[in-house]
Amino acid sequence: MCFRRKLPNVRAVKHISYATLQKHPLNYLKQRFQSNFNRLLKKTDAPNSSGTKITVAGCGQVGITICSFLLMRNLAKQLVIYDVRHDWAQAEALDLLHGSCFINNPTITACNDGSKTKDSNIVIVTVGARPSGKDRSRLAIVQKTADILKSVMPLLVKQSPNAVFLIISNPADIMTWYVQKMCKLDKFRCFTTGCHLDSARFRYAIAQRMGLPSRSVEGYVIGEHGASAVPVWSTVTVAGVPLMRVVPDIGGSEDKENWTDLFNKGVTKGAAAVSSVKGYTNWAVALAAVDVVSAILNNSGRVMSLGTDVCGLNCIEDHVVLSLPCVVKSNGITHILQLPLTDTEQQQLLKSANMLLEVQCGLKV
Ligand SMILES: NC(=O)C1=CN([C@@H]2O[C@H](COP(=O)(O)OP(=O)(O)OC[C@H]3O[C@@H](n4cnc5c(N)ncnc54)[C@H](O)[C@@H]3O)[C@@H](O)[C@H]2O)C=CC1
Ligand SMILES: CC(=O)C(=O)O
Repeated sequence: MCFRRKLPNVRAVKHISYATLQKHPLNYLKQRFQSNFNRLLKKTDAPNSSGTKITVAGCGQVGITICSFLLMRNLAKQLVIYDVRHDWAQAEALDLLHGSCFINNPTITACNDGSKTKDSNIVIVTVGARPSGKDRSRLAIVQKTADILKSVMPLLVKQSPNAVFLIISNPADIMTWYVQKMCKLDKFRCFTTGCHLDSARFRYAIAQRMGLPSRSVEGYVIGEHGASAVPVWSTVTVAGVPLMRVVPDIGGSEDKENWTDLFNKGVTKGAAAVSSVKGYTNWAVALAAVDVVSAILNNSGRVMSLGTDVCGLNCIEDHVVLSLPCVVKSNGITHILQLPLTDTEQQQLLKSANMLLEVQCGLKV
């Protein structure tokens, strides 16, 4: 093999004897490469821009799906996975890192003590219990998730006091109220994806009935992310045409096409249709969460149905968290829209608020 003979200037290389080189030509290449590389990489005084740092707390099904979408959409330059199961979080981080060459060279780390989450721009919270049982009620796990958040949130807030906090853990509205209160976080930078997901399911259900893609349908669901969510039929447009012009009594008692049934099956029972088989839902919520992150990072001003404290809006007089259309920019929510609701919609919203208030009052904090 003529490999050794091809080596240039062999004797000029210090630190390596000719004998060693003859034995290990790869050592030569390594030394040579490193010195050339160091010569090429001259450190400059330019500030080192580390890019957006996002912490995902909880690396169960929802958390890890969010991580993968964040990376695929190139939204996080630094991603920290926080979970009480340290080995698991580390293994998930390593699995993602193994695919680094297919994404944009992010830094991905894992921890179980919050240290690595320091100075995150956005913290996405998915730690908690899952709804189970026949009705898969989100409200049934309220105390369990609150107890977990009590041990986790102060630490995360202390590490990243200026972050935007996006709460996913269920029941998401009450957990957001609890975190806002416990950690004294501003309602504009601590909120939940809330009915952004319900609105997506709503658009999908309507689009399916019409034989159109979801993106041809606009419309909001407001109120609780759960059983008392309110479809705002007056906001629904299909290809720009208000659905109410075509079906004037849509969602009402005279609605012969039974759109309320479509809402119940597709939205309020939408999650259960998936989780009664899989045991959980993960894809749609992760897409919704990452859509919110993208709206924040792009300072987009997009309007999304997100959950935050709505005291003083739409006749709600108590501090409850529920979803209304919100304008999203880089610091979080900048405006909350008061929708002109029909009497039925307004009553349904107040019912949703009262129900959440009742559960909030029963929470042992
Ligand atoms: N808001 C929404 O639209 C949706 C909310 N969810 C909720 O998201 C949450 C997560 O769901 P999954 O990922 O399916 O659950 P999961 O059980 O797969 O994951 C939960 C993770 O939290 C971690 N965890 C538990 N206690 C912890 C602690 N003290 N400190 C740090 N980590 C801890 C667990 O180790 C686990 O990795 C649930 O509350 C679920 O109901 C799920 C789907 C939609
Ligand atoms: C579990 C849940 O909250 C959802 O998929 O909507």
